[in-house]
Amino acid sequence: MAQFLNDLSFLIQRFGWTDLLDIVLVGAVFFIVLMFLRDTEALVLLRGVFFIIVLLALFTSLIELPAFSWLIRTVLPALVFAIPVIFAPEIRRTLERVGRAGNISFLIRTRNITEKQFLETLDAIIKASGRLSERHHGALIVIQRNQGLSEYVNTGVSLNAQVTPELLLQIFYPNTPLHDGAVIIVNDRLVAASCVMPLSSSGVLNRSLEHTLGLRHRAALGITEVSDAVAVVVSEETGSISIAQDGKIFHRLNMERFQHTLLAFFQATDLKREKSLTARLLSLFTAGKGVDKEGDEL
Ligand SMILES: Nc1ncnc2c1ncn2[C@@H]1O[C@H](COP(=O)(O)OP(=O)(O)OP(=O)(O)O)[C@@H](O)[C@H]1O
Repeated sequence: MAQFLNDLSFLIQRFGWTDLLDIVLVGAVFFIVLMFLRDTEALVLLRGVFFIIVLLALFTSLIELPAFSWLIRTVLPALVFAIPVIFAPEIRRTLERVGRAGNISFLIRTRNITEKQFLETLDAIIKASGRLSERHHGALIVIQRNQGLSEYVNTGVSLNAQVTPELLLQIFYPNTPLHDGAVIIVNDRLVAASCVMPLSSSGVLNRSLEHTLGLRHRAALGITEVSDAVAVVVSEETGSISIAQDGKIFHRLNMERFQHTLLAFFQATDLKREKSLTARLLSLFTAGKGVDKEGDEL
């Protein structure tokens, strides 16, 4: 005990401000990495790997096992190469978020429709979603924002039609040729239907208490993880309306909340455009939360 106290006082005497800075920097790196991995399956995996490493380190330091220690020392560096492979989806999502933060297209882009036209488009989506919800007709409506979705438009059937409630109701009528997949809306045009979206790999939906969230909801979440689009989902099974944005899904919204949320997302976009670069960089570090309650985000 006396020896331990001696060692401790020795360490405290030698502790300088550079050591403090050192610890703060290492802590900050771990904090940022964990923030990005929050709500992902990778965090569970990381916890498992960390647990095994600590266990092996303790084991090999307590008992003299030269061959086994050699094996561990040799295998552990291989993890440096294994980790980027295991966490590839998370790394890709993080880099895409960074890329989106640095997206300056809004500085040069001029929306070629008026505010009124765009609000009419949102109104058509709201009306159609309400009726689809009453009829329990499944639907997935993806609204493009700054980031182009041509890669996904190409997976569907090109339409380039004016967005109206009637058109959306017709497309998502069960068993019609275009009812499967998503429609993509750019400005006030419905550019394509039957489009295939990337499925979410974040694991957010796995934590849902519901068992009704299948591929349609995963596709809605997926497109918002790889782009800044907003996705509206109407469940065929329950008729409930959800909205996904930025890798989060707001589930089981009533009509009033749905309308407010959708409009707020687009107003928020305009406000974001006026934010400073620092504020945009800071927003990078606010990852998704997960609560499964009525009208709350998952
Ligand atoms: N990758 C995808 N991109 C776009 N749409 C998809 C994709 N995968 C599935 N879908 C759509 O989802 C439908 C299947 O939905 P599923 O029942 O699995 O999902 P769900 O989230 O439970 O929705 P619902 O509550 O409407 O049943 C498919 O018929 C298809 O229209």
